Amino acid sequence: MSETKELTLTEVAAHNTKKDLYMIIHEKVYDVTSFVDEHPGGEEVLLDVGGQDGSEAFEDVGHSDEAREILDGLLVGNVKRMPGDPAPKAQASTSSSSASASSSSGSLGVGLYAIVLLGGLIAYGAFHYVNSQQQSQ
Ligand code: HEM
Repeated sequence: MSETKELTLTEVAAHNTKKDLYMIIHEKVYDVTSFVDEHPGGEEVLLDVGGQDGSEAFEDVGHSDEAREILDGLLVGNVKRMPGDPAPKAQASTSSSSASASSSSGSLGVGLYAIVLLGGLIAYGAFHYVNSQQQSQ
């Protein structure tokens, strides 16, 4: 393909039948019409996201590299986002999850220190308690 086509969400959404099925995965538009009958996961799941952004559904399954190679062969072009269009699914979820992951790992680190410290203090106290009990006998 020499030139890259650009399709708006509305244009992609028009291709939502089994005989004419487009899908967006990671901001690229794919024509999956020829693949519907061959999909090992069945046609139903593809029709579900037909004309829409299937990035999340595609990644949730954990498709193989082979599946990604098939995608390459079905490429139609890029998504043209218009003002007011919803944000890309996969990118939005990655950025928010990485942000929450980094902040939660920070607080987990502090919590972990507190638990280790508390465990040490309890062990120390128990050791002394057992010692004093033995001495008093
Ligand atoms: C055009 C996009 C897609 C392509 C090229 C594709 C391709 C494939 C391929 C080659 C497999 C076999 C296992 C593997 O190699 O990973 C597979 C399995 C599967 N796919 Fe997709 N897939 C696409 C989209 C989707 C979507 C949107 C869903 C939605 C949930 C989906 C659901 C599944 C499931 C559930 C399986 C597992 C089937 C099984 O092992 O029983 N796929 N797909």
